[in-house]
Amino acid sequence: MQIGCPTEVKPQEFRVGITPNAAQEAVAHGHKVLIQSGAGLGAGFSDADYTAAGAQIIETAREVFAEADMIVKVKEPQAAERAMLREGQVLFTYLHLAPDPEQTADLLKSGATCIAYETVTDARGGLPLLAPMSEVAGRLAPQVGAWALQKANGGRGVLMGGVPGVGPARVAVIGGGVVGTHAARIAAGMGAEVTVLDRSLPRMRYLDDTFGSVFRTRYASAGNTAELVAEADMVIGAVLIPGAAAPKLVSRAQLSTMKPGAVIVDVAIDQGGCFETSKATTHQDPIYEVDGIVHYCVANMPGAVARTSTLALGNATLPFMLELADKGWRQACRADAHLARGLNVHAGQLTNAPVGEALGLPAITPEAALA
Ligand SMILES: NC(=O)C1=CN([C@@H]2O[C@H](COP(=O)(O)OP(=O)(O)OC[C@H]3O[C@@H](n4cnc5c(N)ncnc54)[C@H](O)[C@@H]3O)[C@@H](O)[C@H]2O)C=CC1
Ligand SMILES: CC(=O)C(=O)O
Ligand SMILES: [Mg+2]
Repeated sequence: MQIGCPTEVKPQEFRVGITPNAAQEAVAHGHKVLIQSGAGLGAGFSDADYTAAGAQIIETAREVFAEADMIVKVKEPQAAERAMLREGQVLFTYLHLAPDPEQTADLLKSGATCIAYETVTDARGGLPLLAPMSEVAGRLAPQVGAWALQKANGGRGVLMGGVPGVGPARVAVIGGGVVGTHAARIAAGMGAEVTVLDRSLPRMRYLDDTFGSVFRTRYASAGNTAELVAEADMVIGAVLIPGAAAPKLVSRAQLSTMKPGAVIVDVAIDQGGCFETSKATTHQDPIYEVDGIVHYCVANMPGAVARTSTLALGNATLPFMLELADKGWRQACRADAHLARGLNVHAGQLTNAPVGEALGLPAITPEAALA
């Protein structure tokens, strides 16, 4: 199979879909790997690194899309990239379709088979291709939130750890999955007083058993959430219902209960965000203010630490990329029901029910697409 990897074109996105190590393994499996010239530079990989791994360097994205049977990327394809997809081609990348009707329409029109990293599952109920980037974004969230809390950035001028004689910042984390756990650990490590809200009692038991008094847990009832949001200097949004649009858990009216200059970091923005007032921002212009509350809503946070993120994502995607290349998408998905859950679009049909529900479009099951 010919596997193609174009340079990411989303603003300030420096990750790359295939590392030289992954290229080397794909070549050893008998595949041809086409890398757009310069695709790895932002993550610290030169064209020479890919050539040494046995990959072929191609000048333009157009040629990569034209020649490859499967495109492997990081971010959802941008409009110009979507126009280059074709019927029968496989796209393997993050898609986040639920809040994105335009992208969904273009992918349906393309006729391509689109497998989304974020809905591939594993035997333990996890999301193995989302988890590494959730670890990164979770660990970044308190760091960017602490920056936004600084006066010059519109924040209330509170230091995360306080100082002797002055108490620390209060941080509420809504959603205690991968993002939430990593965010809570780092915020607590910075000295903040942290509470994690979740609606899963087994998850809160796990957090309590594992982290003890490092941070607290509270059940995410509307009442508890309102109370903690009102008391917080920083609120981190980290909920997920896989594939679906994020539930709106904090309304605009609730902003008036918050402390002026408090900060919201809505990591769940790639699924539409869990605050009513969230709208996606970029690394170039990451924050905005609504009713005196600073919002940080960057949808590709891990792009800020592209080297770490590319290596972490590459570790997770490699075995799936090899399965898809070795067996072809249909056989690979038949052999692995967890990979089949990643199927979001095939030959003009949606194949993910939560995406269909969010967008009011019909969806068939992945099994029906595989029949
Ligand atoms: N902005 C960015 O750059 C990035 C965003 N993300 C996004 O972060 C979000 C979280 O991802 P993960 O932590 O990996 O998901 P996860 O599945 O590990 O955790 C989600 C948690 O939310 C909880 N939850 C669901 N509904 C809830 C509710 N109504 N109230 C309270 N808790 C609720 C679940 O019980 C679960 O523990 C996703 O939308 C993901 O796509 C992930 C990486 C990067
Ligand atoms: C998960 C995701 O959206 C990202 O890593 O950019
Ligand atoms: Mg995203």
